[in-house]
Amino acid sequence: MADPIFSFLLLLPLALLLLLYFIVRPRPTTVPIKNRHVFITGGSSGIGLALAHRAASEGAKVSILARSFDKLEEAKNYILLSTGIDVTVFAADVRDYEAVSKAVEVAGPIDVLVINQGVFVAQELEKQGLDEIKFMVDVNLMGSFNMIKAALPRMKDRKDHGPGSIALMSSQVGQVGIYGYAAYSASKFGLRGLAEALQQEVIVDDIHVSLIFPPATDTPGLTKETKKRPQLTNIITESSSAMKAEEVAKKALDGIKSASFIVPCNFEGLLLSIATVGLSPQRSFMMAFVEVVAAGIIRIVALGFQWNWYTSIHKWHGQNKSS
Ligand SMILES: NC(=O)C1=CN([C@@H]2O[C@H](COP(=O)(O)OP(=O)(O)OC[C@H]3O[C@@H](n4cnc5c(N)ncnc54)[C@H](OP(=O)(O)O)[C@@H]3O)[C@@H](O)[C@H]2O)C=CC1
Ligand SMILES: CCCCCCCCCCCCCCCC(=O)[C@@H](N)CO
Repeated sequence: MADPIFSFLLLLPLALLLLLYFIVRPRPTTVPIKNRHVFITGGSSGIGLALAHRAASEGAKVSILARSFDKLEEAKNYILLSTGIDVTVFAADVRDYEAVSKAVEVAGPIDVLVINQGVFVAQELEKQGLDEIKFMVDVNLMGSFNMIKAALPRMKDRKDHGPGSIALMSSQVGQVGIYGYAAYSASKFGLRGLAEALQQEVIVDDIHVSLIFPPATDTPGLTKETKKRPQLTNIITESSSAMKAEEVAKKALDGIKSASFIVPCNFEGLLLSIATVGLSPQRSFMMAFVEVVAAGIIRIVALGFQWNWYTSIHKWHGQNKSS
């Protein structure tokens, strides 16, 4: 019965699992939330607001930062009414380094920094003005640098305070470029390079970086964006339905607490994350196993998506010859 081929086929995955168990880095860890200071940018609306609400409900001390003081007050009252917990608000623009430095100084040492602010306007690059392109890169990418530069020194100084986290809100279009998102996508892909490099720099400070990749999510920001979108952006993205901000917030917070580097938010997002994993760190040997085993087949699925998208583009241009 000891068929050598059978034993080999059984031993191969076991040997792979064992190998991955020993080599995955950084090592798995957890980031507690309860009684800790969670600072969320863009925390007055949409995903950021849902995150603030959830973190407060889980016993964190929460600070939120955004530009509009009125929206911050509204968010503060909403969280107070529904949880009885008071969050601290900071009115500042992430593009203004002096302003965010001051806010971070007043807020006190941060345990979990969630950089979630973001702006998005979908448009063909040829039609999008440089002002709009710069706006997205400045808020989404440069704003994230400003926040990290302002908060990191004090985060590193927190002695004996346990593991910290820096989480960045990317997007599925920070994993794959999609028609209409040249500028936005570039700003979100930029976060990935930032995150991969930063994780190597702060691992010895017990700070753990998470990159969150939500699909389209029902938020005030999305409602505004969908009013003005290229038709092809709609056609290409219509197959994936929008998640609720609360669902994304739960996935994001779970990802942060488990110190996951890549944090997908739904099943399609999981496939996309495996397809685009590249050289990102992976703490879970089980997920590493899935990545290795699924790589080939998921590439075929990805090529199927591209086939579908390019077919739609050519078909649309065929029907709209004048444009
Ligand atoms: N909704 C979606 O479909 C998806 C969103 N995302 C990302 O998730 C994040 C949140 O998006 P969402 O909840 O939809 O956005 P919303 O537009 O609903 O909220 C954006 C938040 O960011 C704040 N903000 C915007 N610009 C600045 C700035 N310059 N300085 C400080 N705060 C700022 C806003 O407040 P104020 O205007 O007062 O400054 C608000 O609190 C973004 O990074 C977005 O790119 C990713 C994938 C999908
Ligand atoms: C194996 C391969 C699986 C591939 C699945 C690909 C699905 C891609 C759909 C992309 C949808 C874009 C949502 C984010 C938009 C966003 O960030 C908002 N801010 C703007 O709407």
